Amino acid sequence: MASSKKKLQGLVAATITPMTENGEINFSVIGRYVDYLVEEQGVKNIFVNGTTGEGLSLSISERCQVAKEWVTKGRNKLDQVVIHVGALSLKESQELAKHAAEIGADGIAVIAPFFLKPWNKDVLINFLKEVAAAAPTLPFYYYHIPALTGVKIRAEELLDGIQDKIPTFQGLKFSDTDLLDFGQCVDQNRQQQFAFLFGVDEQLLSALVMGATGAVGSTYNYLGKKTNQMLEAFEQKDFSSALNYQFCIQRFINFVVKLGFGVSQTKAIMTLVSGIPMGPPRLPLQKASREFTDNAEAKLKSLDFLPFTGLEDRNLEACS
Ligand SMILES: CC(=O)N[C@@H]([C@@H](O)[C@H](O)[C@H](O)CO)[C@@H](O)CC(=O)C(=O)O
Repeated sequence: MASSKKKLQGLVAATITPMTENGEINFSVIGRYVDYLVEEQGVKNIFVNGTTGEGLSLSISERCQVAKEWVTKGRNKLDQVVIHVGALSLKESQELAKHAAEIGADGIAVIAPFFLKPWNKDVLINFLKEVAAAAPTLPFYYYHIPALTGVKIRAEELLDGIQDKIPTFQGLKFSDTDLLDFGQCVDQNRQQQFAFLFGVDEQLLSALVMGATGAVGSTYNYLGKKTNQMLEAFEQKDFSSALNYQFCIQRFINFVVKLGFGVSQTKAIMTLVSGIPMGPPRLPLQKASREFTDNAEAKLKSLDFLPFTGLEDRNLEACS
């Protein structure tokens, strides 16, 4: 059985994997990165080797080393470290799950295999069950991200009776905009104490209304503080302030989405905001352009997400 750890809730940063200019993993900045998340962003949970972390572009050995480094540097600083162990090969996924347990991670998450795909719920459950069984002491999360995996099995369907098949099942990371599916996951599992972690940062407030217990996302690396203010306002039932915070976050995300936004751009923004070099992404991704970085920087300043340096930057649309 999974250990009776505290439920995963609040913000979870989907960590970036820092790299050097020649494409190797830059382990040397991970300690600083942990401190930045905790001290500057108020984020104490992380999700390692996921989409943002380019987990599927790393070798198995690299994934193990990255996971170990985060667990080691996060000890006594972070609340929970969840490792994404999804892979196309069941054997590799099991190896990663086992490794996560050995290094003392707090949970594992798995996406649906996306090349030879499970064609129905039972097949997907069978795959997840075999991975979960490789780490029987760790809480298990299903990572639903249909736009990237192409596996469109509804999460609501998957969750029906899941704990009978996967006793360590502890929650769902839902990276999709289908709030009907998300709402039904919450509604139909009220007794289960699952963690319902939403993964579309620009829509988090809607998901909170729908019953999300937390959120995993890329923007919590650098907008964690602002998003925590939204969570607090929501908690206090100050919905007008919560909406202001969400709109403010949306203004930034909307701006970068129009320029073209993904993992490469997340790396560039995090470098700008934190001052910690995240480096380029690994192929097939391309480094964010200079033009993107300049535009993102100006927008961050105008919203007061970055201190402004000159009068020309003076913020006109800052969110309080
Ligand atoms: C497709 C994608 O990368 N989605 C992000 C979001 O945080 C996303 O960057 C954000 O909502 C902005 O669109 C996360 O759901 C991904 C994530 O949690 C991960 O890195 O595993």
